[in-house]
Amino acid sequence: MPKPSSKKDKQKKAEFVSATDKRKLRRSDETKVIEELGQRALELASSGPLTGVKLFTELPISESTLKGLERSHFVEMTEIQQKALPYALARRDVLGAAKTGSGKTLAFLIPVLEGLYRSRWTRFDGLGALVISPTRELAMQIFEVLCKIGRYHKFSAGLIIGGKKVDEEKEILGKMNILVCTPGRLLQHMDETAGFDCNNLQVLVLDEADRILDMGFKKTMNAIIANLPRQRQTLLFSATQTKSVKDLARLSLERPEYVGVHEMDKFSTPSKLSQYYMVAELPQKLDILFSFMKTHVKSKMIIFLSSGKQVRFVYETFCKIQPGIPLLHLHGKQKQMRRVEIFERFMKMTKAALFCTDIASRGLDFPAVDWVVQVDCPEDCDTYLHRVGRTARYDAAGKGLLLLTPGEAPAMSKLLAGKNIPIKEISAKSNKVMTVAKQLQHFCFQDPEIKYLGQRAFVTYVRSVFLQKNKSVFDVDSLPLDEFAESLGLPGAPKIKFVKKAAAKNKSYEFDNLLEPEEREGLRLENVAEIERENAAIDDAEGLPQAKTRVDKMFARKNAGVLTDHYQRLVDHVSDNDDDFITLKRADHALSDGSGSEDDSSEEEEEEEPVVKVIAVNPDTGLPVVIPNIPSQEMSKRQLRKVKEKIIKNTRNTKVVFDDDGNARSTYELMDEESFRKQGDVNTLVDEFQQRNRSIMEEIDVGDREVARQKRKEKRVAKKIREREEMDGNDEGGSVAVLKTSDDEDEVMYSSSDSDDEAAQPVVQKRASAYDDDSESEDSDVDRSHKKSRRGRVLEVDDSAMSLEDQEKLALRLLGGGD
Ligand SMILES: Nc1ncnc2c1ncn2[C@@H]1O[C@H](COP(=O)(O)OP(=O)(O)OP(=O)(O)O)[C@@H](O)[C@H]1O
Repeated sequence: MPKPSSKKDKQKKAEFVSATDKRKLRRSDETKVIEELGQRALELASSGPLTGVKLFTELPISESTLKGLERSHFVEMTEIQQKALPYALARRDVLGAAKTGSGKTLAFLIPVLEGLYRSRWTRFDGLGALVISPTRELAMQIFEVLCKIGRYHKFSAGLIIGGKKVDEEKEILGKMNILVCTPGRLLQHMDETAGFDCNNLQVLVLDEADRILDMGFKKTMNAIIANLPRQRQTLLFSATQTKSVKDLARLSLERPEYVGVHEMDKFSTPSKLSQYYMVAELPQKLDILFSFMKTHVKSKMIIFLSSGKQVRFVYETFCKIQPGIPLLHLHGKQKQMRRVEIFERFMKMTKAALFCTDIASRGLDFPAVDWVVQVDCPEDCDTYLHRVGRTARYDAAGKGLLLLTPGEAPAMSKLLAGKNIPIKEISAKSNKVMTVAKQLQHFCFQDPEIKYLGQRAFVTYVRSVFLQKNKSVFDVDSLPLDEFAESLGLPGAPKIKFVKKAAAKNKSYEFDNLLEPEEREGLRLENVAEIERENAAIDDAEGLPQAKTRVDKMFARKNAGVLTDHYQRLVDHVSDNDDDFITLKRADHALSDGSGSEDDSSEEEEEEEPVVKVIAVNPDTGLPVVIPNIPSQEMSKRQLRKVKEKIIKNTRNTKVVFDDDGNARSTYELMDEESFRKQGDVNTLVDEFQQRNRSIMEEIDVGDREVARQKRKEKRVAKKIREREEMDGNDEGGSVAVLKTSDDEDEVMYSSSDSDDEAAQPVVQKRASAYDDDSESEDSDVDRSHKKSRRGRVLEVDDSAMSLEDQEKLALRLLGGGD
């Protein structure tokens, strides 16, 4: 029987009931509030864009969001917020465009929070909103704002960007309601993380939408979108919004609302932004930059250059010259931790100069930037707008300076004027311009790393100009290359014949305009690949001494070793992951070692050379040992004999039999069927036998692969030694063998007496010291010979490729018997 409840129990029960009622009541209140908010948002959206409403409190948003906004001191709405929020809060798809620094971030973050709030999203509902940004820094910044204004909500939010441990992210991913991410890492998780489910997604936001939807992210974005439910709200924001129907169709937007707030404005840049451009010859740009910095030491400025290598070169050298202002640099090749550190440091600084690539051009909200200096011309007006938009944000003032070469100025200024960008021409006072070329020359001489960096900066700049689409602005042929190289402190302009070659190739693409943008991009990428190969060729040529004067000789001598080291690095790290433009995906060039022993065939091809297989028997296991593949071409009969002798010497006499295929096997006693069956189940025995043999073969295979790897390594080392010897030889005024390609018409340059018949014969000539005064033409000849070999022509002369002794040593080492 149940015990009669005591007075105390009754009281407790009553309290419990009233608490439940209260909760119910609260819940129904909340339901009412949520419904009301939704209703008001719809009404607001249907009555069109707001004009009179100025404060966030006048919006139909939750108390939690309001409190978050208040705590972050956001009280009045900006224009884009006033106009976009009613639609976004009514869960409509929105395409928002407004000037840089006009507050677009809140225009999409508030609807994200409110959308989930109104759906009563809990942590059990999984991922409700995705915010995608093109760069890690921007994603970090958005995440920070989200945390600030969303602090009174109970949603979980995560930041998923590259450069962090994937496994750690995987663990927390399934628990997140809101994710701020970059496209690459998001897709990686979609592919790899089992518990990552986007099927419930309510809101998708693309910040800097035009960038995220452009060619660079196209494949990734298509794959991401394929993983998202079609039923969702999509918000796209950018200062330069995409209107491409194709792009938008990819996102399957539903009757999107286009909110462009500053389109009717006279100018497309913030009103408090003063913009100037200065025409400067390419070789004077660094002088002007340095002088500008010297005269603005109390400012905070961002300086844009067109490649990471330029950023590094200018940063490294200016740190030495010291313009009198703290210097920082930011580019895509830096480690994530470093990037974050620099980003945060620059945020806090009041006087500093940040050298950067376009990685920092979009969305970043550094406080109180006084100047944005664009040393290299932006690729188009949109890029200009985003870069210059790093200053004059919200209601602050700022200034922009753009340096244009005389070739770029007329067309670029016209383009900017056409986009309603008010920009004035100014000129530098000639008596205030200081020259830095001498100091740079000194640094290049002192430090080969700086020289190397300078060379790479030179090449990447020229290449970036060459790759620009707008040829009315960018004309690579008009660049004063020698003077430019000199202004960087380099002893001479690195060879850039690839430009002409690729340009010639490009001629066949004159039907360019008939192509779809995608196809055109494909062709452009092809050219990039071609140029990358050519760039590898430049490194190759850079490795050769090109001395003309006494100073040049010193340069070359001092830096020779380093360049060779660098070359080795290129060969060793063929997939060095640089900026897209700069990446040397594969160093498939071969720096001629003077012996001509190598053509530029890839390593895979080398493995397919005809081989001599030597079979021996391992005395311990009684099993055949496959001696590593030994290229027959490299072995004389005498060497082969030696190898065989060594094998025989190392092999104890063991009786072997040969199977049907002629392979040696250890002998074994044949068993009769009965005793065989006694050993166990036949099938199991067969399986075990097969398994045993499989693992033996696998073991052998591993050994073979290791030996092949060793062989490749040996080859590289041998080549490097020869190359160094060649260089040393040059240093001492020695001579170097120059090889001739069999089908090279230019070869006449080497040997004027060559007849056609002779041209088919191997010819070895001696080249005088690279430092002789008349060595110039011969240097270029050497370059040519390298180029030819890179084009896949077969070098016929090989008798100095490797001495007999070298080859023997190598073979013995391959067999594990050499020292
Ligand atoms: N309502 C507001 N009241 C006060 N400050 C605001 C408001 N909205 C945004 N801001 C401030 O304005 C600055 C620029 O905002 P935000 O970064 O969102 O601009 P944006 O339009 O996204 O710029 P970009 O086009 O460069 O990405 C930020 O510092 C932000 O804190």
